[in-house]
Amino acid sequence: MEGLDGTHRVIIENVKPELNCGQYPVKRVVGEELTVTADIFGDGHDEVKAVLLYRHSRSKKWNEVPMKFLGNDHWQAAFVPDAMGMYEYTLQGWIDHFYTWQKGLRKKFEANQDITVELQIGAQLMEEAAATAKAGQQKRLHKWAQQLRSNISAADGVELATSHDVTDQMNACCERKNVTNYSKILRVDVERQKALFSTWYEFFPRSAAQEANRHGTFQDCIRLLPRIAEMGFDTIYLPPIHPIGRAFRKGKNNATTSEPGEPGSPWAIGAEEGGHKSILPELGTLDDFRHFVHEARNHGIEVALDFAIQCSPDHPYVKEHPQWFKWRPDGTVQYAENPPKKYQDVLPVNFETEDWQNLWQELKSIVLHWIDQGVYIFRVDNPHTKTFGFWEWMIREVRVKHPQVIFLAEAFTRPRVMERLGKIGFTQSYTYFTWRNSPQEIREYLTELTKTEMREYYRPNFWPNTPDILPEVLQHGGEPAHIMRVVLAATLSSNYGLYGPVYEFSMGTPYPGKEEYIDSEKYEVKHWDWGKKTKVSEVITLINKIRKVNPALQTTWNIAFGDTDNPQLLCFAKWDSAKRNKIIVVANMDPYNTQSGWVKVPIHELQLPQGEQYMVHDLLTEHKYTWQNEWNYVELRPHEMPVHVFRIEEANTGMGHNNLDDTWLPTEHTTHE
Ligand SMILES: O=P(O)(O)O[C@H]1O[C@H](CO)[C@@H](O[C@H]2O[C@H](CO)[C@@H](O)[C@H](O)[C@H]2O)[C@H](O)[C@H]1O
Repeated sequence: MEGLDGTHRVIIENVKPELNCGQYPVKRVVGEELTVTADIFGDGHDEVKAVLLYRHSRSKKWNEVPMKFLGNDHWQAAFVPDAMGMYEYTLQGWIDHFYTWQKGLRKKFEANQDITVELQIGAQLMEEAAATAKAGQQKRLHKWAQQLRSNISAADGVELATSHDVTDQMNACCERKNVTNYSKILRVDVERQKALFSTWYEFFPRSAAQEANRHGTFQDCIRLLPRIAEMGFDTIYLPPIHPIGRAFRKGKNNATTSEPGEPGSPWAIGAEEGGHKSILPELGTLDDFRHFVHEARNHGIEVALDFAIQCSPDHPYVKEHPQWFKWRPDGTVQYAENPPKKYQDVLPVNFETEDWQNLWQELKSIVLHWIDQGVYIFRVDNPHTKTFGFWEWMIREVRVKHPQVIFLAEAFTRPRVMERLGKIGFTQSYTYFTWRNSPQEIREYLTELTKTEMREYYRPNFWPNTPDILPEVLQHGGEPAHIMRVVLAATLSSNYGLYGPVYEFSMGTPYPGKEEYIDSEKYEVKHWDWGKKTKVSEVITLINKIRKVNPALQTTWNIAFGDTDNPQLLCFAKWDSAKRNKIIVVANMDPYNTQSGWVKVPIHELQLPQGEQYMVHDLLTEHKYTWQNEWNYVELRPHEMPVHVFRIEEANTGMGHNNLDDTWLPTEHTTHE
């Protein structure tokens, strides 16, 4: 019987969230509530009480939140973390003998039974509580106990014993006995708000020059900042900025050989000029880079760097640390791959090297080096081709000292692998959104991301395109598809990004038979007319403004879909935690044809009164319509505006004005209904 405690009567199980039996923390941002539920029950019929305990891992003291009984032995409580870092939470439950007694007393009284002895038991419980209570409390408890022992009438006794004063006092003073502590201390990783709400713009600094035939520099990047900031982006993501290898350098359109003067792929990191901690001389110096980061911050923008763990054969590591690569009998290293893609210009690092500890330290030092230059966001290239253990360690080590650092996992691979990367610490993750084309597919995918356990650890970042991916819908759907996809990315997910210049200016041309851009700037320096405004760029600017002033679009989690009678129409609603800001998005996912039909507004989730009218204000076109009940009619012409982004304007939400200045309206607006 050693180790047993026979007096514990409460069971705590089915605790949610609890990832992999508590092995991994769930995720929240500062100010974002964590709701914990559990089944908590005891034998017999005695009354159970339970609390949620939480604390920041820096603190010794637990905070306590009483759990609410939801019925059927199910309990719930919540807390809002107010600082970055790791929090801990756990649960406690016990039998509340005084509450059990109170309930029994009332039942017996109502059944006209004699309660004389019951009142004496109550007095005894109060006296026991008084023994450990503070002086002031003791006095009150003794007074009540005395009253219960005196000739008090049954009715008065019940009234006194079940009064709020007595209940509150006993809750405060009663020593909890035989408390069951949940067997685990669970964790929640609390990050800054940008982890949940961010707007990314990707461009190649090599193509940042204003004039043709010149390699872009960080100075050129600085000149782009006002434009990118005006478009509403808060994160600039640059593909690798390091020296590019010469051996096996890639040429135009992924050719395995290059012509003299071709710049190569920036992911072929490392040359005689240096490796992952150096800068490609054509872009400028380290000081230029720091200046760019500083100027970006002055425009409200953070710079995110690419972290790609691979080396050109010319990388200094290859000579200095040959043990970090897997050499074949012929003295070569097999080039890197992400099947079916072949990266003939780079060598993978061998994570099974016996020198793995030095390798890990060196890789961590790369991240710390860029943190020292003011970079706090990293887009991690192909994390799924490196070991999970490394990422878990590296992210933890970095974030203990720098909790503001954000890691975005660029893994397009099998679901279990992508999920694991989220669990082991990646802040945000790329997703399959890029290939979800029908309303039904979007609905199913978003349901998986937001209504399953994934919500607890996988923060999606939606990208309509990347330099590697020109999905079919964008290849053929032209401007309507580009507008529809970017508005969907920006409204479905609070984190979204796009590979900007090609999206805004030319919409790109596919490489025949592939989902890729032809003449990609991955292999060449491009010249963009950075002063150009297109309808696509104006809609991007507008949707980014809409995101900024509508809290409903600053979270991914509050979403409900509405049925439609036309399978080409997607309808969903989003709201903020206070339910003051409510958005309905209706998209025509057919970029070629006008689609119309009836859409069912999720009025229950939006808490709209049944039967009453409400005004929907299209923030993209400024048109307003009066809707009523659930089912309403829409018609969306893709060449005018393929999406409605409606804000519901009820009389007293205080959200009647969108704070947008009209100069940001797109040039064409037409009434659709
Ligand atoms: O493998 P992914 O599709 O996830 O793409 C990412 O990683 C690739 C390898 O880093 C990268 O590919 C580019 O760089 C390679 C190395 O220089 C080169 O061989 C490829 O042709 C080029 O596309 C890709 O851009 C990145 O997003």
